[in-house]
Amino acid sequence: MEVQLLSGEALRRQMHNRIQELRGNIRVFVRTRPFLPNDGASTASAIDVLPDGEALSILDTRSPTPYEFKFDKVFPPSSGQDTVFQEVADFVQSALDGYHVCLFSYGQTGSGKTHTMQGSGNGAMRGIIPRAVEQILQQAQVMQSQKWNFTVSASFLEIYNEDLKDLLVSMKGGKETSTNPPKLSIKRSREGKSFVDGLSEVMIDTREPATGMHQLEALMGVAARSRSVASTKMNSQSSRSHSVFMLNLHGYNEETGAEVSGALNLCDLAGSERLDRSGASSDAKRLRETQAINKSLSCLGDVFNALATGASHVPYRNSKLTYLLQDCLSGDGKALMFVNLSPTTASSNESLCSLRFAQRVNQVELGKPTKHIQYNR
Ligand SMILES: Nc1ncnc2c1ncn2[C@@H]1O[C@H](COP(=O)(O)OP(=O)(O)OP(=O)(O)O)[C@@H](O)[C@H]1O
Repeated sequence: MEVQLLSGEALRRQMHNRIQELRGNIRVFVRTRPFLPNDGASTASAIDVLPDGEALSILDTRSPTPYEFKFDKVFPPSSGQDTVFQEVADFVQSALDGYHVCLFSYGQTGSGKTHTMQGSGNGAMRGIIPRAVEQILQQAQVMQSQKWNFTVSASFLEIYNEDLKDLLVSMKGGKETSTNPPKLSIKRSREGKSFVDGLSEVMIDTREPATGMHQLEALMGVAARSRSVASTKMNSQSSRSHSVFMLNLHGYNEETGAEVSGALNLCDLAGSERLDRSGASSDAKRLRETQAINKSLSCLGDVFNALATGASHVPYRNSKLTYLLQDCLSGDGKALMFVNLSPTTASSNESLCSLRFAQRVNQVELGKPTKHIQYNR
């Protein structure tokens, strides 16, 4: 029965990943947030999600007819955090199966990127990060009965003005201290993988999911305190940096000797709005921040363009963000992009820019992803 169980599990993994490959390894999901009290008096939405849940139309003040876009999935404002997570759960599962997976949220300030990625509280408003960690810990526990032992470690970093900052540096040695973060650099390992030299890795307990989730909560609190936030006209808690939450997973099967190593990167990108709208052009510090954000987002666009056109050179090294995510974007991994939109007509021009960016991403075909599994016996 144990042999049957093991081969059944192997078949499940195979089928699961075949389905993922057929769907394409870069997927684009769009999420429109509901109206918020400070959106102004008008609640007429510029965005209409079409009934099939895969297309939307958007009205822009500069055009008499709406523009239509089609993506892998479009979530209307009524979609809750659980509905969104159900659609990405398969992707998260791939990391346990030994793939390098990356999810990122793209969109203007205040469009719901952090809400989608992190969410808030301990209940229904939790976003993808806590739900993904919970799924991984629960699954790792289930797989113990099939002789799999998993180790899971978390890192959390921020890219601000093209500098990397370790958000968990104060947890080194198990306790939170007020250490000044050293500057970090991205290196390539001998196996050709990107890694951040000197980045803190916090081990997550995989034997008991509840303990692991407490550890996650603690480290998210530490990271939140370290994040540099500044205010803009559009969002007083706006994050002017990209944040990348990284989980590294390593599994060893006592019975078969197989080893898997996967990674899950969850990136909350900085706001994509242009200079004039963020009010940043009058302030030198903010101007520099916005230029750095725009440069790295346009480098991300260049990477997708190069991938979409099958260019022989893909400019991963032009920004820290793309260099860091190279393994997930290079055909070796799987990527999913969330485009977050605000429903207001005042934002429709920014929304249109985000959708055009996403449309280019949707045209990218990554090659067949590589599963990092090794059989030792
Ligand atoms: N789907 C949603 N349902 C309910 N509230 C939402 C939703 N999406 C976003 N919000 C709320 O909208 C506000 C702005 O969202 P959020 O902070 O996630 O934006 P953001 O895109 O991350 O902005 P920034 O670029 O400044 O980080 C928050 O108060 C958030 O709780």
